[in-house]
Amino acid sequence: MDRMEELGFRSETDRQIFREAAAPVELSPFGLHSGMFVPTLERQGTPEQSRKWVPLGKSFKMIGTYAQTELGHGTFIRGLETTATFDPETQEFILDSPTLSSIKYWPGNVAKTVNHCLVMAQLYTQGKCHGTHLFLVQVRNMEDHTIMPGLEIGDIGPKLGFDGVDNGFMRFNKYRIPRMNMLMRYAKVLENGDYIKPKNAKLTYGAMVMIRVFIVMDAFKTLSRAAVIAVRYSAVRRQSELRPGGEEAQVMDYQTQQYKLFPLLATSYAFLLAAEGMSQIYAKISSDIERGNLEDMPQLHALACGLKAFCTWVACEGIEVCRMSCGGHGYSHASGIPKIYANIVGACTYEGENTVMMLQTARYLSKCYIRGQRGESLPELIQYLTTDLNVKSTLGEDCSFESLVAAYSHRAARMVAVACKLQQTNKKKGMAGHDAWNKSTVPFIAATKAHCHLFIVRNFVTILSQKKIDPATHNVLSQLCTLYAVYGIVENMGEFMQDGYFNQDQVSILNRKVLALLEDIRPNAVALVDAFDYPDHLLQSCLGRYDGQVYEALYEYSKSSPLNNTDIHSSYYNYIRPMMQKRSESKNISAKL
Ligand SMILES: CCCCCCCCCCCCCCCCCCCCCCCC(=O)SCCNC(=O)CCNC(=O)[C@H](O)C(C)(C)COP(=O)(O)OP(=O)(O)OC[C@H]1O[C@@H](n2cnc3c(N)ncnc32)[C@H](O)[C@@H]1OP(=O)(O)O
Ligand SMILES: Cc1cc2nc3c(=O)[nH]c(=O)nc-3n(C[C@H](O)[C@H](O)[C@H](O)COP(=O)(O)OP(=O)(O)OC[C@H]3O[C@@H](n4cnc5c(N)ncnc54)[C@H](O)[C@@H]3O)c2cc1C
Repeated sequence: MDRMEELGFRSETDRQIFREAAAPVELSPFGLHSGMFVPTLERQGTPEQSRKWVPLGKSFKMIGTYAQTELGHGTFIRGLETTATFDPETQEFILDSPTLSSIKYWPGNVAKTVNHCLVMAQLYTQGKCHGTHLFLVQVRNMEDHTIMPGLEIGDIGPKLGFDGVDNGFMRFNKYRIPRMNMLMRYAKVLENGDYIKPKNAKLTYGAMVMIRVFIVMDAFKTLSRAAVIAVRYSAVRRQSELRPGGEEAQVMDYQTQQYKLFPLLATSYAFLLAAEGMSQIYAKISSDIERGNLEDMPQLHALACGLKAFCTWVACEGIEVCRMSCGGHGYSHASGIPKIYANIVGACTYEGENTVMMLQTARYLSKCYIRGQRGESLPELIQYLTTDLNVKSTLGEDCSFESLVAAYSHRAARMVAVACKLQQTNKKKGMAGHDAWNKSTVPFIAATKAHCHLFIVRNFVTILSQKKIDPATHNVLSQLCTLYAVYGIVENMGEFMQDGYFNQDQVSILNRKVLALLEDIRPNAVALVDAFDYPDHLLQSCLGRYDGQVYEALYEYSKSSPLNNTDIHSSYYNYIRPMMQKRSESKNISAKL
């Protein structure tokens, strides 16, 4: 913190970059403080509350986290059981964990690090429940960091990854906080206990939308780092004879290795541009919301949910492909890839479990489809839903951007229509609305993935057609964009072909094009990963080193393993030698052994 001040880092983005440089492979124990706690105080507190608490948070005089999930509920926020009951006599809220399942469970850094939490709890006043709201709660003594009386706090134990984050549990026993500790920008409780409701109940969900936007950028960061490691290693690693009797080939010269890695390289570039696009949309709509204009709130929610789920699923699958493409060394922590995977795969769950997030987007698409069928105007990003599904592809040998975007629009429009028609058919069969919805959610998930895929392809194409880029760079980026789109079609051909949108010749063109693009990209592959400019310190990888000295690095890494501190390990004296002595004393063992 002090170092950031000394270096004059003011923007959160710069501070985040500094934090990642300072702790390259472990998530900071202050990530939730900076990423959720402080921004939520800024966005959900009244001006007075923000003026009072935000400076304390930014100066780390107050260290907090976001405590919402409970043992029994994470996804279903309306089902949270922690209560905050207003006591007008004392002008306090009484926080309580009334059941075992209501114990807060998972909040990051709650176990040992933070002294405050933003707690999501069911608000009760004048005997009535008004749903979930956020409350600022001091959980540890500011003098000696002991747990405040009335609270039970602890660590939840080892996890798959996220080792730098002390995820914890927290139980309230009639714990009192001042009335003014409820974040009251949108909803209020007056001194007499009257409840003033917000313009939209979902405004209290704003912190989650913001983090989902950040996570899209995290999906890019983690996938691109794994791609840098795998591509660089594939340029160094020589294995097997590509030409009989010739020298062993760089594994990057095998078409199968190129087919594994180059689409992921293209995906990394596509996700970077999508994350930047998502951030720009978030910045605009969230500032509208802060000014009271909630019109585009549903569109932001739907896009943030969909992209967070789509990008983290694809990134995690892709990081695993990168690991496996490095053979045995990829499985070692020396490669750096297992840590990348372990720290990002949780993102498919936290900040909204991906399936549930996709279904939120699906729900929005279903409503937009109906509006489109009625001839109502639709937001620009959704207008493809009214695409004429009788049109066939005009794709030619050049696989133009226009024909590729048209293909993705057609696929998404068709799949949304299929899901919506199933939902409508279910209703016509007499199913209740919730059953008609549930019995169409599998096709809706597929349609929503197609919707997100279209957003990313169209965004990539739009940027290449709008940005001023030198011709040589534009040519290489166009190859990546075309590879991302064509590979996506080839890998999901059934969804594009189901209604005969492509003819046989066009399918052959696409299958040829994806292989041709691998050869086009091969000469620039290392330059394209170097362009991310990740320092070795950040990658923490013997395989992805800029200097390519892989075997030297692996040998030094292995020698530094703690198990090598002694030649003979204590386990020999404690277990192996006694076992062997016991065996050798046994009568039926031949002395010749
Ligand atoms: C911008 C970029 C700038 C760059 C700055 C970078 C520097 C920043 C500093 C450092 C950043 C570091 C960040 C790095 C990455 C992050 C690391 C994260 C570490 C771990 C964090 C994990 C934290 C957590 O997990 S917190 C807990 C998260 N929990 C959840 O997400 C719960 C998910 N569940 C829900 O959201 C809800 O339950 C939901 C939506 C599933 C259902 O809600 P509900 O039942 O109330 O509604 P419905 O009945 O389904 O729908 C009714 C209606 O409401 C609409 N709606 C729902 N939610 C929203 C919303 N959020 N916004 C708007 N509208 C919403 C819904 O669409 C329905 O609308 P209808 O019109 O009726 O259809
Ligand atoms: C690494 C990590 C860090 C975390 N940090 C925090 C934190 O700092 N603060 C915090 O409050 N929480 C945190 N969490 C908790 C996290 O937010 C929840 O785990 C997440 O919201 C998922 O909720 P859940 O665990 O209840 O999953 P569940 O919803 O119980 O998921 C179980 C299954 O049920 C399915 N499912 C649930 N609802 C539906 C539905 N409506 N339709 C279809 N399928 C459904 C899901 O798809 C999933 O397959 C963290 C979790 C992890 C893993």
